[in-house]
Amino acid sequence: MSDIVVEGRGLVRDYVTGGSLFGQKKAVRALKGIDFKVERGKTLAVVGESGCGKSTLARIITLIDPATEGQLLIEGQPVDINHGSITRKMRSAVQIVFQNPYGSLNPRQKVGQVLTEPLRLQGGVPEAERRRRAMAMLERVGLKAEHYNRFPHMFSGGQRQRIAIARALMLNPALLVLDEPVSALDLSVQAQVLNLLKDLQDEFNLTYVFISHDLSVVRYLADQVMVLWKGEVVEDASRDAIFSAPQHPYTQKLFAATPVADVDSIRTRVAARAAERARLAG
Ligand SMILES: Nc1ncnc2c1ncn2[C@@H]1O[C@H](COP(=O)(O)OP(=O)(O)OP(=O)(O)O)[C@@H](O)[C@H]1O
Repeated sequence: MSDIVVEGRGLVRDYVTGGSLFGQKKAVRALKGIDFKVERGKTLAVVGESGCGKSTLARIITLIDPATEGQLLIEGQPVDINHGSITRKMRSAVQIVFQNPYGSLNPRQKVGQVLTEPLRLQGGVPEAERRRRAMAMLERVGLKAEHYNRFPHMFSGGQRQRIAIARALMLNPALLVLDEPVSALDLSVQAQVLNLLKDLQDEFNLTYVFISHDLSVVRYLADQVMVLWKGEVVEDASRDAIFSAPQHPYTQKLFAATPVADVDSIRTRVAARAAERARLAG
């Protein structure tokens, strides 16, 4: 039996704008009935041009915003954000990593506080244990336990994104929504963070919804690719099928317009990094 971690059934999202003293109210339908499913341990990439609805979908999946219509299921449980049916367990099951590692970390909080905060808010974990888990997580994402007492500004972009990933993992989520997680980073750093995401996925059997406009990164990470166009799914297929033979004219156009030469360079960097790790491990 397949084990579906997140499922959308007919998700619609309207934004109502205007409506000031003389302004007319206007509704924008950002999502027009989206269906998708992601199995445990797999990665669904969501691609499409700016404005197609990717961030709107990310906000619905991470329980930040409600869908106007349709149903979201997390680990088989229907979620209704408007009617308070969201349990603490559901909230901790889904975490998000944003594009901008500079903006997503509070500059006034030390890394230790950033990481222990979710556990503190959840309750039930003594302070010493929170600290121990945060230090272990820092090491797991390639940082050091002594970084616990430093502030975010003391880290590079790649290191900050590692901190954001560590924070997202503190509550043992089943699902991570990765909203352009490497697009603000230098190419060589991108490869390292992508490697980390792959390793963590294998280790914790994580499910990813990966929002990206970068097809070379999508090709490296995704199992399944969903193409959005003006709030609709125009294609949803396995990574290999979509890259070898995109079916929908929009997908063909999108893929043709995007240089995928970078795929090989990312692969080369990733392979070099894996060889380096193996060498260091003896
Ligand atoms: N808060 C909002 N109020 C009104 N309209 C919005 C709001 N957020 C998004 N929209 C509109 O909904 C549509 C989808 O936007 P969304 O941000 O989800 O797209 P996107 O694919 O993530 O784009 P980008 O890649 O530029 O972030 C767009 O037409 C956008 O203008």
